[in-house]
Amino acid sequence: MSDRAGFRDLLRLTAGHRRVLTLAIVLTVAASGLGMLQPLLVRHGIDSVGTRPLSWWFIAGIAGLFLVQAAVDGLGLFMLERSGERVVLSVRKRLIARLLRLRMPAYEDHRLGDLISRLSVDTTVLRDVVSTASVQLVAGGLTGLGTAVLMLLLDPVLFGLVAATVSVAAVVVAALLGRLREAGERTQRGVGEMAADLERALGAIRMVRANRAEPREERRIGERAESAFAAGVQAAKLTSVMTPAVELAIRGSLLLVLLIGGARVAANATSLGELVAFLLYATYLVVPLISLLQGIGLVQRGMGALQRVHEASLLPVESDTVPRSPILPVRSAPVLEFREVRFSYGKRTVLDGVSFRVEPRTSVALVGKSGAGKSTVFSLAERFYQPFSGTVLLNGADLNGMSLSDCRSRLALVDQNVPILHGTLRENLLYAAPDADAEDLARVLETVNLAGLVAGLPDGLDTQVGERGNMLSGGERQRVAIARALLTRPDLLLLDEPSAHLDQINEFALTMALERAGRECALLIIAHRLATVRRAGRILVLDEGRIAGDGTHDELTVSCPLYRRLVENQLSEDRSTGSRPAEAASAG
Ligand SMILES: Nc1ncnc2c1ncn2[C@@H]1O[C@H](COP(=O)(O)OP(=O)(O)OP(=O)(O)O)[C@@H](O)[C@H]1O
Repeated sequence: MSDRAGFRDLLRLTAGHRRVLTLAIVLTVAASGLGMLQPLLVRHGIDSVGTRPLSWWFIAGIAGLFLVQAAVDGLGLFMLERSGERVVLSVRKRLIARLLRLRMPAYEDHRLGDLISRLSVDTTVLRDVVSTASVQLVAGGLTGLGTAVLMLLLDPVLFGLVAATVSVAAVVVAALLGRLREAGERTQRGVGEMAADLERALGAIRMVRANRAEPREERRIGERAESAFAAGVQAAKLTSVMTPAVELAIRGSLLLVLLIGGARVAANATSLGELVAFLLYATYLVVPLISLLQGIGLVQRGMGALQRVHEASLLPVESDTVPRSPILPVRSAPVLEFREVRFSYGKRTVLDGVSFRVEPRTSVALVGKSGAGKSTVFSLAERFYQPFSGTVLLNGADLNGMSLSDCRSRLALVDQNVPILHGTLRENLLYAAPDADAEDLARVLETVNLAGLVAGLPDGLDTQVGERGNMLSGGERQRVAIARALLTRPDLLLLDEPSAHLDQINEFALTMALERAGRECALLIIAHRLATVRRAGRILVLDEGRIAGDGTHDELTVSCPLYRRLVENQLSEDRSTGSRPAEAASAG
């Protein structure tokens, strides 16, 4: 992105806030203008002191001017800060809406921590650009220009001296700006990578601890912090060359002004008051010029940050062009049907013509080797991905003809990774159906056999479950997730059964929960335990991208060699771990 395009994009950010922003800048500039009046008044005071004494009115006038300047300045700054926050708020809201609706592959291609850092860190830089750089540039520019004009009017010769020295510094600054922008971009990228690595480690903190990997993670994340630090130091080096260059130029010119101006006063070419006023203006010039410089530096950083925010806001989102008109279920149609569905992740074919049906209120188990594509079947039913060819139908209607919201409201998904959110048990249960009443809550808790557990908790449903639900056992988390799913009264519950062996109590509770859930809706279960497979009315065996077997346990044991192998393999594994084979076996 060129500097000009980057600057245009920064300006575009302020659309909708320009009136307030302009007023805020006007107030800040007016405050600087009032400040500039002060040397003129001082000159008047000094020059007139020989003829008559200073009046109280005069002193009160100067004091009043100070107060008004402070008030105007304060108001302007507040409005600027607020505008900066407003701009950032709208950028953040747009980005939040976008990040929650990206297409699934976008989450796989980008690191979550980096996306979060774009939303938090980069937008904060944008706020600084709006609230600080804008006034630094405008007020610095105008005040600098005004001061320069007054200096020129007061004494063109002395002004020429100051202008020549400052121009040398300006050349140094211009030469360093491009590198400052690059360093700014590297800092932002480094912070994003650090956040992504920290998210990776904290998201799997138990695994990190169990593998005693804290020092390794510390080193790895520390390295990211160091590269952000190195880029930050590089930016600091550039700034620390630029700022003193300007300061030096102005202070050097002050010395020259004193020397040459003093000689001109002695030769009666100018008055002492005029020299003092000129000197005051020359010292005042430091502030706007440094402001300008800082503003330019911040804009350079802002362009880097905006680039990152832009990249995130251009990521593809799920398109939901179909109107939200509910499609009436076709009576007697299967609740879910796959017709010759083909799907691949990139070049890798996972489903190669899969066809099956799940009839209403039936329980179907989906089994297959690891990597056979069982979870992919769920992802296509939920429309996380689009099939390459073939059709997925829900209640007899093509998924592509339904709105995403309509389609997902009829399904409930309980993933193997059971996402339980930080918050209370109640918040987790009501997540999909916020309006569900106490009776509904009691019903689903009873269904998943959690009513006893909740009754025993000191805070009942208002108990905090911890980050990712870590205050609950694995089996309890699974049942909370099933309860949450049932609260929406779905037509079909998609459940990825936990492959880890549950203890007997939890296993029994889960089996009961599934049996009761089966009375409310159809179930399609990726089954990992033989007990679940046997209880399902029908079993689908997925292999090599196709349905290799479809029938009951007894039928498949006879007709499907792969099913027999799957069952036998799992049974032998269970014997080696010493658990009860008939109940705890997994076919997945
Ligand atoms: N997002 C993805 N991008 C690329 N490949 C993927 C992705 N998700 C899954 N795969 C691959 O697709 C194949 C099917 O994966 P899937 O998760 O559907 O299998 P599964 O039968 O559910 O496996 P398991 O029983 O081990 O959970 C696997 O080989 C997997 O490596």
